[in-house]
Amino acid sequence: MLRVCMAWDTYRGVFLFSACQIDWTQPSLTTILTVFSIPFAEDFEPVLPPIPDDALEDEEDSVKIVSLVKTKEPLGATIKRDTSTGAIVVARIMRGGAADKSGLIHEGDELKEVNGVSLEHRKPKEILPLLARSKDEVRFKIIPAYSREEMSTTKQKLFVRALFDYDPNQDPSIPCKDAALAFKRGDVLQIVSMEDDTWWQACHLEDSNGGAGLIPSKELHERRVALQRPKALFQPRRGLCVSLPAGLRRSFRLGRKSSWAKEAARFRRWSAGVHSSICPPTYIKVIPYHREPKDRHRVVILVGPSGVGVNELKRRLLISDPDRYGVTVPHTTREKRRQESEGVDYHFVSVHMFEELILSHRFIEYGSYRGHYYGTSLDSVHRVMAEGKVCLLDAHPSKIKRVYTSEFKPYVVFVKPPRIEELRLTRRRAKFVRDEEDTNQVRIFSEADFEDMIDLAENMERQYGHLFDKVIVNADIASAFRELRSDLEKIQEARVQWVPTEWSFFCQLHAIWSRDTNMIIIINFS
Ligand SMILES: Nc1ncnc2c1ncn2[C@@H]1O[C@H](COP(=O)(O)OP(=O)(O)OP(=O)(O)O)[C@@H](O)[C@H]1O
Repeated sequence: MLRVCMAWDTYRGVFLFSACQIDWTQPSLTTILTVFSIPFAEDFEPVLPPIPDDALEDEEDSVKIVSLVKTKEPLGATIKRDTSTGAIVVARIMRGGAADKSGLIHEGDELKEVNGVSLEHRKPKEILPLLARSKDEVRFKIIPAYSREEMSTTKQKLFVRALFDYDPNQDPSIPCKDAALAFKRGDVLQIVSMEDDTWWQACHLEDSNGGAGLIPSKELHERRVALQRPKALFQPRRGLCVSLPAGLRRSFRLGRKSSWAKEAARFRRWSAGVHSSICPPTYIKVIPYHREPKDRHRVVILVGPSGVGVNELKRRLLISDPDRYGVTVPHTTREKRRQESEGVDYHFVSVHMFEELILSHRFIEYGSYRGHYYGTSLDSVHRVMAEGKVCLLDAHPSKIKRVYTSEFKPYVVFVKPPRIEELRLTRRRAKFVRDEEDTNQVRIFSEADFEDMIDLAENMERQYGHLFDKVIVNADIASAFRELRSDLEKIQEARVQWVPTEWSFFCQLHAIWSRDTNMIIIINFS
């Protein structure tokens, strides 16, 4: 059988025809290839001019002549001088720009001539006037670096959520400010090129058809963060080391403030600074989640250093819309007090039952205080969700992993203290009512509390920042609350939300061994 294949040779600007003889009778296919080329005569944009006679002589067969029609659109390429060879090479092709759309110029290509002018011994800045002088078209003589196949393998759709703010105007090492892309923490970006280890190319989600811009690669940002590693990590902390597990939140009741809770919070400060791994937040891979009206609300987890205002914000949310928001009822092994009700203030259970729940991994977090257990169970979260409410949880970030699943799809809000001057100002003049039990009780902060709060917030953000969907700075409480409420309303109403790639399997298969039937039952739920 004779087959004829046609392929476009970008290096020469010609079509290649190959005749292929296949012998089907052999167990292994043998092919005989004959290749011949025909110059392609029809008009295309960009125009491919005839190959000059001398071109192939001096540069062997690797030279390429590319002619681009000049428009108002910038070329979308940057050049640099290769320090070892002195050659002028294409440093970067901006995705979506004229050079990229032409498909004829690639990163690493060596530029030999522009409009017939040799670039030998020229500096990059001397080349710009040559480009500016050309009228209708710019003609490049190029020695290509990559084959087409190599380039196409890297073109995949990848979305990330940025976990830091980036302003190119504040970045002295950006190769070209005009070609950079500014972004804010929380923005979803489409990464269009990761070919360069230092500078990736990306575009904003709403602008994915436009041109791309340069952003620092994950590696570059991590290196930068490592270089400014804060002193706080190496400083011994004040604080009490009590026998409570890391992650135990100060109280399992809304707004409760007791001495055991304060000790637990202090312990968290210590543990968070010592035990957790360092992983500076850069980008997190995300996928779109199309929320259906029947879907349960995402759990909202508020995290922050002790005293920052997590409970105050939670309390305000509950009061503002009790039909929309709900909180979990914790378990405890202590005696019920006169004014307390079962299932409202706590689930009062025996030590035996509590330990059963621990063994069956039913707690998000638990701990003991003055000989009594306290804990927040997964079932209590399910109960709030089943009521059709947004479940508000507060937990230490180290405990988020337990609910960081497609089942709960948590939206994590980090409540951050403002600068210390503002912290002093706002906290000292505040007079907040806690709850019925603590009527008119105002928490008095010392200077050391403020410093601890800021240190702990920095550590939390550094270690767990990759889990945070939103950061709210709690300076003025009214503004912080307004921002939080409007953000939560937005995410609960949005049809498309961006969630971590690790939740991509919304349908999970759970295998349970049934003792009665001696069978494995597969349950599929989303
Ligand atoms: N922005 C603010 N301005 C002034 N006071 C505030 C502000 N935010 C919170 N507070 C007050 O600070 C105190 C601590 O707040 P809250 O109890 O909410 O902190 P928390 O983060 O829950 O800490 P903990 O876990 O230790 O209870 C409360 O008296 C609260 O009213």
